[in-house]
Amino acid sequence: MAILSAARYGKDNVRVYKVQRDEAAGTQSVTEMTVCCLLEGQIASSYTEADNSVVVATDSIKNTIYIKAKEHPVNPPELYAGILGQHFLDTYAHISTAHVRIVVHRWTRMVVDGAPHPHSFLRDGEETRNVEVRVDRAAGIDVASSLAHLLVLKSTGSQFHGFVRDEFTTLGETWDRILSTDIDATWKWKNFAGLDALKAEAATGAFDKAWEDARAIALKTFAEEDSPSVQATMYKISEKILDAAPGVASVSLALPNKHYFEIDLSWHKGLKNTGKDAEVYAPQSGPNGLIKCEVSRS
Ligand SMILES: O=c1[nH]c(=O)c2[nH]c(=O)[nH]c2[nH]1
Repeated sequence: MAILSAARYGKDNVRVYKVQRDEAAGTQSVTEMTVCCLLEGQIASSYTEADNSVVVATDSIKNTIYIKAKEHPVNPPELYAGILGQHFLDTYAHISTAHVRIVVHRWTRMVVDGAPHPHSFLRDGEETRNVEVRVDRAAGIDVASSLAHLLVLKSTGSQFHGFVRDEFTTLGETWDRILSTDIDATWKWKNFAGLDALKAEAATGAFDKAWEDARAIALKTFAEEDSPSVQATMYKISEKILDAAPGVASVSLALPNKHYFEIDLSWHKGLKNTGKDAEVYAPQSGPNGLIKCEVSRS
């Protein structure tokens, strides 16, 4: 005997672009995002009995993503995701939960001859701003905001020593190393009772501020701290993000340690390229350390 123990479905990779025209100022602003929207509810019979009467077609879910983007602001993405998710609960009595994930891609306004250009933008990196929103009839709205793919490197100001040394250890201790990582930071908001509570939070500007603060804190702490380890630095970053955002319940970070290995070139005319003389390094694609943490309010 088999049972359907979990099911959700919807549309993934829906690419959406929206322009906002400020006629008075003569400027335009753009948002490009990739949306995934999955539904849960009384849909079991569509799997077990081929009963399509409970299926809102994924094509209609895609259409709804476009229509809600036209009817409502798409910024902040937390609000748009909440509005979209709530729509499915309000419209279909048998749908109990909507999961909306949005990845916002960077289009940064160009500066031309020292002035912000009114309608031209550039993709300045693969960093994204993301949200994962769960809208549920019983449990209200849960929001996890994040930033990802923020690639950083510092050429000094990082150490790693005092770690376990045993018969498995070859890594030397270092008081000066390169540190590079791809910052992936998530901040989970305290639960919202419903869409009105989410709208009220959005109206304070808290979602945009938390994203700006998280990004600035991560960069400043990474740059300024003489890092004893990835673990210690990421805890500091998480603590500071939590302090900056009162509506946030917990912060998680996932940091790959992107290694740069010294190269011994002494075999060539006695070239000195290790320790204090190291200048040419070999960046590694893998294996890499992967260090994660979640920091919550005590
Ligand atoms: O900051 C670090 N943390 C580790 O746990 C670790 N392990 C390792 O080999 N290098 C590093 N660096």
